[in-house]
This record gives sequence, C-alpha cells and structure tokens, in this order.
Amino acid sequence: MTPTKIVDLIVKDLRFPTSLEQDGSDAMHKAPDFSCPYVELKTDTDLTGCGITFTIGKGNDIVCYAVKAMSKMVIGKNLDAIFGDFAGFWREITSEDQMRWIGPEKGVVHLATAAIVNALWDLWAKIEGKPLWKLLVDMEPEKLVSTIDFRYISDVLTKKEAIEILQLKKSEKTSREKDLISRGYPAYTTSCGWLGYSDEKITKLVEKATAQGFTRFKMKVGADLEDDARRAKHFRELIGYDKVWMVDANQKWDVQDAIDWMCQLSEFKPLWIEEPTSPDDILGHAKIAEALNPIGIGVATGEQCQNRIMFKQFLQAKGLQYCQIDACRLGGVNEILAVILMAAKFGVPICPHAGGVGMCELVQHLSIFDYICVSGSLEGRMIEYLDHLHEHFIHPVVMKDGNYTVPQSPGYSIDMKDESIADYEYPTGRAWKKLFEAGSFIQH
Ligand SMILES: C[C@H](O)[C@@H](O)[C@@H](O)[C@H](O)C(=O)O
Ligand SMILES: [Mg+2]
Repeated sequence: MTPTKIVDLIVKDLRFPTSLEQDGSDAMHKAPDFSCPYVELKTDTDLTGCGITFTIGKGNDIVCYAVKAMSKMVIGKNLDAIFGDFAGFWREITSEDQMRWIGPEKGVVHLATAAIVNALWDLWAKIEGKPLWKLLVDMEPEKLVSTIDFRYISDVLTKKEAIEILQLKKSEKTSREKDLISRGYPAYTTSCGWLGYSDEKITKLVEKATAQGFTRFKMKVGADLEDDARRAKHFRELIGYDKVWMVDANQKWDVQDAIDWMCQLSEFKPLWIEEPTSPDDILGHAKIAEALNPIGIGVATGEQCQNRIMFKQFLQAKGLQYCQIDACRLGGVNEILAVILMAAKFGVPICPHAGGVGMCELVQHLSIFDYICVSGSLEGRMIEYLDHLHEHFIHPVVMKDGNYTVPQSPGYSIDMKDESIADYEYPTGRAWKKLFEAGSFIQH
C-alpha cells in the first residue's frame, strides 16, 4: 500500500560520546560529541521517512525543539501535495511568516528544516523503491528542477538554465551509472587527522587507511603553527608526496593570518585549505584564494555555509575552489540541487562535507547524482569519509579500495537501528546512563 499522508512526526535527541576519544576534534571544536536530531515521519502505512541534521552536542535539544515547532506544517499533509509541488512546500516551511524571523533560512531553524526535508526525501525514495540517488537520476530534468525554490538565485541561475544543464548530460546517464557502480566514487579520509590525536595514533590510522586503499587524507590545523608543521611533516612522511593531502582550520583565523599561516605550510603541498576564516566572510575567502591559488592551494568551504544565497556569492566572488555542500546544513535536497547546479555553471567541483554522524550515509547519494546527471566528471571531486559510528545504521556506507560503493537499498540510507536509538537517546539512553554512572560524563 502506498502512503497518502503524514500522520505524525517524532524527533529524538541522539548523541554519541565521541569526545571521549577526541574523534572529530579540530582547532575550534576541541571535544565534539557527534549528535543528531533524528526525525521519523509516520505515514498512514508502515512506511516511515527518516531524516537527521547534525550538531556536536549541546544545542541538539534546541534543534529538536525547532523541529517540533515546525512539525505542525507537516503533520496531516497529503504526500501528493508535497511531492507534486515540492518547491512550493519548501518555500512554505522556510518562509512561515512568524518562524522566518528567527532565521531566515539559517541557523537553528534551517537545521530543523534539513532534518524534516531529509526525512521527506527518504520517504519519497522509499515509496518509489529506489535509493535516493536513483530517484534523482531517473527524474526528468523538468520534474527535478520543479523541486527547487529559485527565489534569491535567479539572477545567477534560472529555471531554464538549470534544465539545460541537466539536459546536456542526459544522453550518457546510463553509461555513467554503470561506470560508477563498477568503480565506486572516490573518497578521502579525515579520520586519521583529528587535532587531538597523538603522532602514534596518526601513524597507526594512516597505515590502516592506506592498507584499505585510501590515497587522500585530511589533517586538522590552526591551533599552533609549529605543531602543525611538525604534524604535516609526519603525515607527509607517512603518505609520501604522490598522495593527496588537505588541511582544515575550521574557521580559526583572520584573513591575513590565514594567508600567512598557509604560506608557512605550503611546502607540504596541501591541495586545499578548508574553512580558513569565518564561514560568513565571502570576500575574505576570496582574498585568501587570490593569495593562495598562485602557490597551488585552493580554498574549500561549505559545511557551515548557511544557504544557497551565500553559496551563490561564494561562487560569484571566487571565494571557493571546492564546494563542500552539507546535507544537514542546507535545507535538504531541494536546496542542495540548487547549489550543485550553480557550482556546475561556475565550473567548481562538488566535494561534500561528511564530518559527522550519518553524513557519509547521506552525501554519497548527492555526489553520485552529481556525477551521473550534472558534472559527468570525477576530476577534482571526492567525498569525505569518516570511520566513525556507521555501526548504528541499518544500511551503512560500504567502502571498497578507498571508494564509496553505490548504495542500493531504497531511501536516503539514514534509518538507525532500534538498539542504537535506545542506547544513545540523550540523556536517558542506556549508554548515556552508564557513562553518567561511571562518572565519565557530566550531564548538561
Ligand atoms: C567538529 C567536526 O568534527 C568538524 O571538525 C568536522 O565536521 C570537519 O570540519 C570536517 O571537515 O569533517
Ligand atoms: Mg571541515
């Protein structure tokens, strides 16, 4: 039976104690606990749409609260009405005339939008019995583009141009799909280079990742220049100079500091510097790019880029050379499609951000779609990979020789196991209770 409407929305505050091992640590976020508001959209059948957004611990409850506040706009809705005019529905929930004041289209409310919209796309893909990437790939360009709200971006990308971009690559879609299923999508790993890891741990992890077939690595920088240079040397000694290596400062610097610091690290040949400064400073990024591009370093950003309008300006200002779309920061697939198509127009490669829980599971679908329908190329493109928390998902990512294999199960790959939910719901889950009792964690 096909579901016809949404009858309930349940949101749970799930958190994982990643700070215990300093997994996820960087120059600005020294002890993150990877967390997600986990949304389940109940329908009038057994089918449930699941979606998440991402936080790093405190504040996850605030996003859950925003999801609850927005749930009234979803519960009782007819699915035909949503999927028949997805752009219209997307505008409705992002522009509700009182709620928009606490955004608009940014911050907590936009994270909440992401969780709900991700769950809707998961539901749509499950109804069609396809993995999300395939749902997107099989849609006619007109239908796909009808899900995008072009407000505020039509000066750079019109509906007509978006359709043309998709039509351009249409004829070879089938062969690219086959190609990707046999070779997988290239990945890079961040899991070896968290800031809080010791040299010994880095060595072990790089050796393991290399044995698994990874040839691209990212390392955190920005806390201390001397220490960065020492760790960079160590990393390069482990992987050599024939491998790809990137660095990520997580917004640590002022513009000139970023340029100076990166000039000092340039001898280690990083492909990109990620988030060198405030994620809102578009012209600052452009200045950094202007200084660093001539010495072979690109600027990457996006994990905290609030919305399609900011991405538009980053592209216009040449503030990024690698576009790091984030499945949980932008307002779901509708807005991500807009950014992928704008990036295509500017010839900037998509390299999604996946540093968090469940993000690898989500973004693989977006890059696969990008390759098959938009870019038609893997050059300069790769998906971030993290070796953490996949065990909690019913359909976790499957890596092979350092590549993502193409997922086949219906949906957006984000359904979590019941026992993981029971363990990690905060603060009452079984795992959390144990941690509090053992004194390893203080409840906040
Ligand atoms: C706090 C988080 O782990 C971040 O450090 C992470 O998302 C990171 O920026 C990344 O690029 O993966
Ligand atoms: Mg990053």
